[in-house]
Amino acid sequence: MTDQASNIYPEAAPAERIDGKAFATALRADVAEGSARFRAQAGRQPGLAVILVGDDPASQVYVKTKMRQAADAGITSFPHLLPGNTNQDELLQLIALLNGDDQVDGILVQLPLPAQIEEKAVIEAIDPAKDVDGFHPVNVGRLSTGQSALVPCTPLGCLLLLQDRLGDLSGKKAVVVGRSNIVGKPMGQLLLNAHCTVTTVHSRSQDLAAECRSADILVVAVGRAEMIDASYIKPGAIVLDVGINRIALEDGQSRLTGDVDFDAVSTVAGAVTPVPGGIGPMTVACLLRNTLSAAQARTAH
Ligand SMILES: Nc1nc2c(c(=O)[nH]1)N[C@@H](CN(C=O)c1ccc(C(=O)N[C@@H](CCC(=O)O)C(=O)O)cc1)CN2
Repeated sequence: MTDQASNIYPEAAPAERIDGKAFATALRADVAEGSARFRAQAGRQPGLAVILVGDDPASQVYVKTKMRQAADAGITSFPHLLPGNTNQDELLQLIALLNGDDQVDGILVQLPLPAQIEEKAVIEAIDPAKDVDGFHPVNVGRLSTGQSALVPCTPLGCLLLLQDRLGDLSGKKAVVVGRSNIVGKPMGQLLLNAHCTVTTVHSRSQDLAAECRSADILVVAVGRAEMIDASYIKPGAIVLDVGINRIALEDGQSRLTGDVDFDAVSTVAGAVTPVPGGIGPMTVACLLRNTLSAAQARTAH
């Protein structure tokens, strides 16, 4: 961050910190109520199969959190913790079994997968009705044609936070920074479906800062620590930071930070999500929400 960037609107009030953690806690409580109603009707809890291949430390933490919060929300987890040398056929066989298991409403395969397994083949093997990550091409297609779909959890969490603050998003200018299949593309689609005017920018876009400065809503998912400073922000904009970057400190410790320079951006924006405590907790809460939705949809048929 440059001095110029941090002082471009010196008189502005600091931005509100959007508490994604608190919102996620409330959302999980809603899911727990829905799960209790589902259990009363279906005679069983919603079920979530959780597959982790290998021992990536961050993935282990995320999977543990998902299973703990699932239990708290009245969702039964079926863990499948597989060794790092699992091959693709073994994983596909497991998914075929889970597709046919009536106790399983949702199948989550934690990403990234080890190099010997092709992510696309795995995602496409999941029954779209159990695809609680919303990554299967059937769900991607349904989202992009405005049909009901299981929607990727991180962008869904962003949308819920935006609708909570703004209500109707119609006509808002939204800029999404990043074009990944997991966040950037579905985020753009969700905002378009909510009647925003949407621009997606990425590493080859020209004058990224100027594009971002046109945004009432800025969603950043680029994976570059604190790349977005105050010079990218329209005064009063709502900024959602999807990045999770671990930065090594001189004392050998590390700290988590987002793709947004929170302090600098807070001098210009109207509201900003922090990292940690912003979008990350919403991702897990939305996974549970999707699992309940999948369970309800499967029993309705
Ligand atoms: N199958 C999937 N794999 C991955 C997804 C996904 O949505 N589906 N997203 C990410 C990882 N992820 C969930 O899986 C995830 C990332 C971060 C958080 C979170 O709550 N982060 C905390 C900070 C955690 C920390 O201290 O390290 C926060 O932001 O407050 C939750 C879930 C990739 N893989």
